[in-house]
Amino acid sequence: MLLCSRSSVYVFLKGGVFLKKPSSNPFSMLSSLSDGYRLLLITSAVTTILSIVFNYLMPQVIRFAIDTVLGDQPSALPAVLTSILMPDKQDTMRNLIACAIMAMVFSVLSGLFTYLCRYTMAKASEGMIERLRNRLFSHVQKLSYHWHVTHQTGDIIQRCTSDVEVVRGFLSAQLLEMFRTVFLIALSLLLMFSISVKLSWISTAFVPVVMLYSGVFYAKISKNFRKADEAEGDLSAAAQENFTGVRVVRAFGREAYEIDRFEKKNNLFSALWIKLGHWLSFYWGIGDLVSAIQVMVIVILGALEAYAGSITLGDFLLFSAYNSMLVWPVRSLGRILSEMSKTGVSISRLNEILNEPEEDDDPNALCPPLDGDIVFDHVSFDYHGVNPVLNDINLTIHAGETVGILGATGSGKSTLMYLLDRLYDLPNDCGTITIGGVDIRNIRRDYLRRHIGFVLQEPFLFSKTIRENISITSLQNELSAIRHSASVAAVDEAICEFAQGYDTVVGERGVTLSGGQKQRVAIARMLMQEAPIMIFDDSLSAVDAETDAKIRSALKQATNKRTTILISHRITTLMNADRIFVMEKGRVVQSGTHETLCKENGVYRQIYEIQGTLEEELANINKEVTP
Ligand SMILES: Nc1ncnc2c1ncn2[C@@H]1O[C@H](COP(=O)(O)OP(=O)(O)OP(=O)(O)O)[C@@H](O)[C@H]1O
Repeated sequence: MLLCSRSSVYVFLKGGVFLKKPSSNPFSMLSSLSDGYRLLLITSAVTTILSIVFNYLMPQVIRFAIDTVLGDQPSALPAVLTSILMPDKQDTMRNLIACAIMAMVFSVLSGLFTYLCRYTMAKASEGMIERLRNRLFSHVQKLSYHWHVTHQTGDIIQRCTSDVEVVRGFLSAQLLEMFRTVFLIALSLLLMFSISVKLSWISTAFVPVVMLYSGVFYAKISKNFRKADEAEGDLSAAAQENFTGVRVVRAFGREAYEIDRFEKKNNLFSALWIKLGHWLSFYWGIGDLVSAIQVMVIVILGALEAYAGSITLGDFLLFSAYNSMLVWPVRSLGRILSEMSKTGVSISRLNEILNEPEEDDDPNALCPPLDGDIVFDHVSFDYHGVNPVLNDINLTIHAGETVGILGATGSGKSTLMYLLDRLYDLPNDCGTITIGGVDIRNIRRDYLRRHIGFVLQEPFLFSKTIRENISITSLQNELSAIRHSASVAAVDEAICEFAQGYDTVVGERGVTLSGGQKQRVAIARMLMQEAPIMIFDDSLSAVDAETDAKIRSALKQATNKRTTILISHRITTLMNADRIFVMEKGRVVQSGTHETLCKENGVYRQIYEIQGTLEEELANINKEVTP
């Protein structure tokens, strides 16, 4: 007999059904996001260069005014420009005004290109981030059920919000800043070398020091950012779990424990950020010192050079201006690198989700009619490869039949239904499940799930109106059809008693339904699906025996020709089924009608007798307390 593990399922899925893993390289992610936005990015880069060039022309105008207009240095400008700037060398005022106009024109052009580069970058980055968010959401929708049950919701939300926000920050600000910085450094050095080679070498000597220092810092800080991100994910998960489970917390008086748990996680998160803050402060402090030394050295040596007449006063001022302009880009390169390290961490965390293989069907997958017999043939399964949850299951459910499945908790009833719905895929060598003779592995997942109505053990309702909740599985949303399904599920009357009736909002934003009401709304929702196969996984457990009987009888009439599978611990829920399967430790140990099973000396009769005795005792108690 074959026992199958999750890992082998995974291999099978990776081998045939799931998509290939995308690359985990951060640059390839950014590159794939930039498809269709490259022209905007190039425009942004070009306008950035132009804005810097015009900005850098400003000190040139000042030097020109000092050396040539006010002083007596010959103009180094081409004759055409000289004739515009200084039509009359003797008229100082007119020449100064011409310089002022040039300065104004350069400022306006620099401002205009700054606007253009920022606007185009914002447009490109927001488009890329919108694409990333959509890609993430649609990818998460297509991930396996197994992935969802094995990952914390809080952590997934944190990645899809905070980590996306970090990437957004990088794209909208840091990317342009990085390009701008590199260009500024190159241009500053070029201009400085054109003024004084000697002073330029001295100034340049500081650049590798700051770069190396930034690089070391980058390596050091990267893992701390990852730890902080993970701690934030943990914190979000703890809060989300607590808010979702608020009833359990209150019922068991666990508030103090939960507060303590949250505080510990919060402390860890804060401690990690304090550590990061410490490193960042250290970095900026040392960076400030190095920059101040660089400026000071250049001012002293430049002044000496100007005093000695090696360079003009205008050159000295111009050189000092470019040197100061160099200091900031070099400094901010470190900041950008640290931001990049944060972005790299966030991208790798997002890639961890995006690299998860999607549930995807074979292109040749079928959409056959699903109103045939359901056959489980030698089906074995387990989740972790340790103990088998299902062990060589062989059973046939005839089309249109109502079957009941009874078994102790953990006997594998739900797992059997998860396999039928392909929430978990049955590995190739672990038996087969067929519907109407077609192996369900060859049926399109979405088609199969649309044709199997499944009321889960713990129904989930969206924070919408009852009407929207019920009609969510169907294209039609006429009130008459919705009310019909609700009547079959014996919840119409209860809904009409609400002030807003079917327009009552349920869940977090509205009314809290009782467990039984929730189950019945979930049944009504499933009935709207009009699926040929219906599964009720212990979905009448929260309703009283009388309502249970009422629903079953209404269901029988409304869903006459459909295959119905009822899972329950309560024999009264199953006793009218055409056949009942009894499961024990992953095996089917008995099958038959209620009558035949009662005659056999087995688990079914034992449970029936226990439940019968209990019911009798309850009836007697009720009689005694009723006057
Ligand atoms: N996603 C999962 N990962 C690992 N083990 C699981 C998973 N789901 C269920 N199991 C285990 O598989 C076994 C069968 O679970 P299943 O939910 O199928 O039982 P059940 O008969 O429906 O129980 P109940 O009547 O309590 O709902 C249990 O031991 C359970 O712990």
